[in-house]
Amino acid sequence: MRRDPGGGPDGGPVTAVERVAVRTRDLTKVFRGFRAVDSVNLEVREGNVHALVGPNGAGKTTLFNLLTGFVAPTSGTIEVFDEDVTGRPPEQIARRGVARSFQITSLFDSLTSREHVELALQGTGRQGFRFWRSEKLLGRDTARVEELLGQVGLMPLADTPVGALAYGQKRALELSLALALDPPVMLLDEPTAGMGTEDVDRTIELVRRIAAGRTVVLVDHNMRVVGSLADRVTVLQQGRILAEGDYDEVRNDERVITAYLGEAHHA
Ligand SMILES: Nc1ncnc2c1ncn2[C@@H]1O[C@H](COP(=O)(O)OP(=O)(O)OP(=O)(O)O)[C@@H](O)[C@H]1O
Repeated sequence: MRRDPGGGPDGGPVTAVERVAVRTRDLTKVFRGFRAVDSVNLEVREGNVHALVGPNGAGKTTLFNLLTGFVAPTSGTIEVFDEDVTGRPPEQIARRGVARSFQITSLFDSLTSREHVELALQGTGRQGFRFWRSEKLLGRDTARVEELLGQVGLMPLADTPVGALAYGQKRALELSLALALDPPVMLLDEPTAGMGTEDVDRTIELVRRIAAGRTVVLVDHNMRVVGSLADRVTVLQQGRILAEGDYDEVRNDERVITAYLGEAHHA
């Protein structure tokens, strides 16, 4: 578990400085009588990579949608850094520092990776959409765009239309777009879904770099990914928390083995 390396306000040792980045209390979502997320009390500690795992239909995506405001809860609350954001729309939650990786379906085939990242940076509002920006500012943008593309290994393909990129490269671009927002809390929904071994390895490294200095909530079916990255794992089953702990604790939990891991190890 990572701890804040800084000292206390009086220069003395820090005692249990572990902020909670995201907390839910009795969070519940009912779809036409079906409890997709059922009384979930989740605590994601700042600086952790916190994985959500569970069999298909366990409620992971619904929980993500609740945390980002894309779905309103039926009951319960959501806090981001102790501020109640329950029922707030996605853009307000994003402003509180929670961002979600973009989906491939929202990429434009005819635009290049560079253009995507430029647009994402403009969307952060830091630069605005001013067209009279000075050469100096534009130069700074270029450096930031190239830094972001470099982080995900896409610089050699910066000026290639996205339609010509391989699947793994498109997923890497999604990550760089989310990184452009520089969010304190990043939600990654199956970043390795559909990838071959080599791309999975590269993505693990990438997520590790993304996680440095921020909180990551990760959904992934691949237990190797979860085992490599997660400080803490929450196992969901039928909308409820079945088990929680570090990867080894959860992996050795009989209920989890029965409910999930036996099925998922081949993934
Ligand atoms: N909009 C909706 N309307 C009705 N039922 C829904 C809706 N969204 C999700 N569900 C149901 O809620 C349950 C949980 O779905 P969810 O997608 O959150 O699970 P998951 O753990 O993400 O599954 P997977 O691993 O397959 O992505 C499923 O039974 C699903 O059919």
